Amino acid sequence: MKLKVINETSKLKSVVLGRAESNGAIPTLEETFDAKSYETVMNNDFPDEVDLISEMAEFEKVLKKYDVEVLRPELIENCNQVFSRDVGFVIEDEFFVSNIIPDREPELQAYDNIRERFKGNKITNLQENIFVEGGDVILYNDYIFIGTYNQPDFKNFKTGRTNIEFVEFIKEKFPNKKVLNFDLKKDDTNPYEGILHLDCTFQPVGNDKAIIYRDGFLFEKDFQTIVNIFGEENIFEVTKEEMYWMSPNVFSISPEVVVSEKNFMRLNNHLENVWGIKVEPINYRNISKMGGLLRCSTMPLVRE
Ligand SMILES: NC(=[NH2+])NCCC[C@H](N)C(=O)O
Repeated sequence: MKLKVINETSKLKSVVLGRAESNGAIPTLEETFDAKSYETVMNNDFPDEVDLISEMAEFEKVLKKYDVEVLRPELIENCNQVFSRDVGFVIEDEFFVSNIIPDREPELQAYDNIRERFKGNKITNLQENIFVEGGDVILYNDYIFIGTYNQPDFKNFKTGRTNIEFVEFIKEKFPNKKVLNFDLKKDDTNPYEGILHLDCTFQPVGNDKAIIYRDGFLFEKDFQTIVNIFGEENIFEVTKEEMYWMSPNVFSISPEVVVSEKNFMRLNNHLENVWGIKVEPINYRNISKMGGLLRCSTMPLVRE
């Protein structure tokens, strides 16, 4: 397999999809590390494994319908392995292993078999002062967008996952790309106020369009920068409530096909009827209770 990903939407050939079996015990409040999971635990609403498994099976079925090769990480007992996105990511033809939040480090071991499949490709481990998770890295051809939190209280937030050192590293590594970073609002306990990863507040779709939640950005000018890049008519702004349900976190199989959540009425309608993008709606609401959605549970390896 030859790794290749340069954007979020080109025709998908090969992808890793996380898994939900043997998800482990329901975390305590102290054990959660994102606001949505915090709220879920608080409300005694942690999803059942059977429901998570069935939602991911629905997702897999849609991917396979479009002839996408779907790989799964090896099973680690009692470990939440739903969110493949964050543990590593491909940029161009190179695989980067994330320096992920320590609570999630065990997940990394499950990728040995997959890395075996793309042996011979460039694989890069990052210096230990560089923090990044794949949910904060969004590719748009010549652009690399990075979600950061470059504020003095970075260390106080479990939801601050990507630092400015990563941005510097990427700028050096890809001198021909336009690398832009955006500080996100952080809140470890209130999912209406904090943004975990960039892909929870912004996501390109089609060839030149994007879904975005304005108030996820710490600085309004960063939201404006994105609007200027895509153009006003190519932007779909979601409300706070829609952000809360993770509607920017849909997943593109191609510029013409997006996998989305069944309940995202307003978004799905816009995608199909205004932008002419086919929507494959599935059930994914239980997954969202753990702080991620469709994009978060995938790790694309090859896009055409
Ligand atoms: N790319 C994403 N937004 N991933 C969501 C990960 C959610 C997971 N509970 C965490 O806190 O790490």
